[in-house]
Amino acid sequence: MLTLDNPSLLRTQSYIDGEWVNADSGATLDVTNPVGDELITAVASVGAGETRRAIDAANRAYPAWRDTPVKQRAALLRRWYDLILANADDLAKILTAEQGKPLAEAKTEIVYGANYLEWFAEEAKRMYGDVIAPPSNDKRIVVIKQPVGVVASITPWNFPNAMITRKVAPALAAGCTFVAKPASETPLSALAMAVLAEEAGIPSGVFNVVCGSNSREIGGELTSNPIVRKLTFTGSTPIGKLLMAQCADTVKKTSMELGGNAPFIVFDDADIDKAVQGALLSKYRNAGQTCVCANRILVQDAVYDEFAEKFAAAAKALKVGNGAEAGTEVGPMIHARAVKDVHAMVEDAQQKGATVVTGGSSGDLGGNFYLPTILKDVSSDMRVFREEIFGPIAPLVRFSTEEEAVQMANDTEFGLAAYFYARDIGRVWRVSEALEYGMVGINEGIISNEMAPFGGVKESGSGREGSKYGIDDYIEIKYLCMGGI
Ligand SMILES: NC(=O)C1=CN([C@@H]2O[C@H](COP(=O)(O)OP(=O)(O)OC[C@H]3O[C@@H](n4cnc5c(N)ncnc54)[C@H](OP(=O)(O)O)[C@@H]3O)[C@@H](O)[C@H]2O)C=CC1
Ligand SMILES: O=C(O)CCCC(=O)O
Repeated sequence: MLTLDNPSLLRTQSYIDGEWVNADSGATLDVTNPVGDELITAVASVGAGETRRAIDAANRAYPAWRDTPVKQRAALLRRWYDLILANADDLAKILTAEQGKPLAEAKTEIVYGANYLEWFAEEAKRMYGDVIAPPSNDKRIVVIKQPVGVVASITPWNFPNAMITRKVAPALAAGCTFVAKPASETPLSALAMAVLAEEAGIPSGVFNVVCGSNSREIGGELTSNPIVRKLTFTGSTPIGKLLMAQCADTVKKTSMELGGNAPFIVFDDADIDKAVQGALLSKYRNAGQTCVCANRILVQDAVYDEFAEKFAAAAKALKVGNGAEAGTEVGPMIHARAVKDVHAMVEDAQQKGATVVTGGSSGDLGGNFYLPTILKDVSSDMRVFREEIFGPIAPLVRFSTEEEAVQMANDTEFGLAAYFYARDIGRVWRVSEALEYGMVGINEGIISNEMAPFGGVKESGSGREGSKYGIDDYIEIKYLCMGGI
């Protein structure tokens, strides 16, 4: 039972053109709690027709929003931010109920997500153009920045709030209007944000939320409709590739925040206790279900045994349980399919010679829980080395030299986040430059914040979210050539 101070945050209809609407078909989608899979509520499950109406609404709202003075747009975003913070406890409860992460972690996500609104409310005022030296004296070259137009987002269940705010905040700041499609596992957090957007005074049609279980149908409309000028996606690499292909027909801009396979390297000059703490945070945050989670822990020979022992002791001490209960550090996984997938990876590793140091099962909790797991003697032919694990499994891999560590770290098609612990300043520079990743945590296991550019290289995607760069993805550059001067 979900008890909220502000029960109006719990919505079960999609939000289109400032109205709360049911599905044309009357279809609904069950939203369940990953703890025990009990039903929280059912939401309207819309399809292509309602999505088209949301896009049309965003298109109608676009000219007025684009022409709203930037200080006013910024003030509305700031008001939305204030309301999210004022309702943070309720938003965190909703998030934990539908997603499973511990309440304290959910609250951290709400604040983290809101920070993007605060940041881009400020950045909205800094969309500066340029005046460029002309090739001849009778001309002037002026560059202005304009919003791309109607933007659509498709987001995953692992960060039901922050993955939306870090897209909608720069989009609205730039003057774009927006249609959001949250993951079908976690629509309630997105709808709660729409309640607060409305209360903040964001005009009808500027922010729309369409929820539905038929993501192929909704995604088909979002990617084929020529009104949508940009798709911004966070999710798996295969779906990202599919959506990019679908966007090609109408040559939409895309931002893709896709899978990762983060190496976490512990060199022999590292502070081992700090490396253990960093690995623990990076690996077990959100039960290992983030794209920047440490995926492969590479440890140098001389410190391997010490690190493995301390890390195993710390992982065993983590309190696993219902995220709504005080003190829980690791919640359940999102659903039974996810548990089955990670367990299959553990079995694959065992069959190929790895040893389970701790965990390796759902333990006494059963259901959608999976114990924090550490695997030793991992090699590069195992699935846990090659694939994004997306679960609380930490594979330990031994290496001898710096070159070998860098080679192993880069031996993947992914390039999102990497981490390493070392003290030697020469090594810190060499390794930072050699890692083929969009983000590198150096003596740091948690790197995400709204002031920094989040994004990957290689098959981990394109575009950057957050920071001064984040608004660029929602802007068109227009060149004005002024002649006859
Ligand atoms: N980079 C990251 O942050 C994430 C990576 N992943 C990786 O992906 C794996 C699978 O997770 P999963 O949730 O299935 O990730 P997906 O990539 O399948 O889902 C992410 C979003 O895409 C939507 N989607 C799925 N298929 C389509 C489609 N054909 N057209 C349009 N939209 C679509 C989903 O909607 P719906 O939920 O309604 O199907 C959801 O909103 C994880 O185990 C993990 O490895 C997952 C989530 C985030
Ligand atoms: O896992 C993801 O989908 C990316 C978000 C993680 C973060 O913001 O740290």
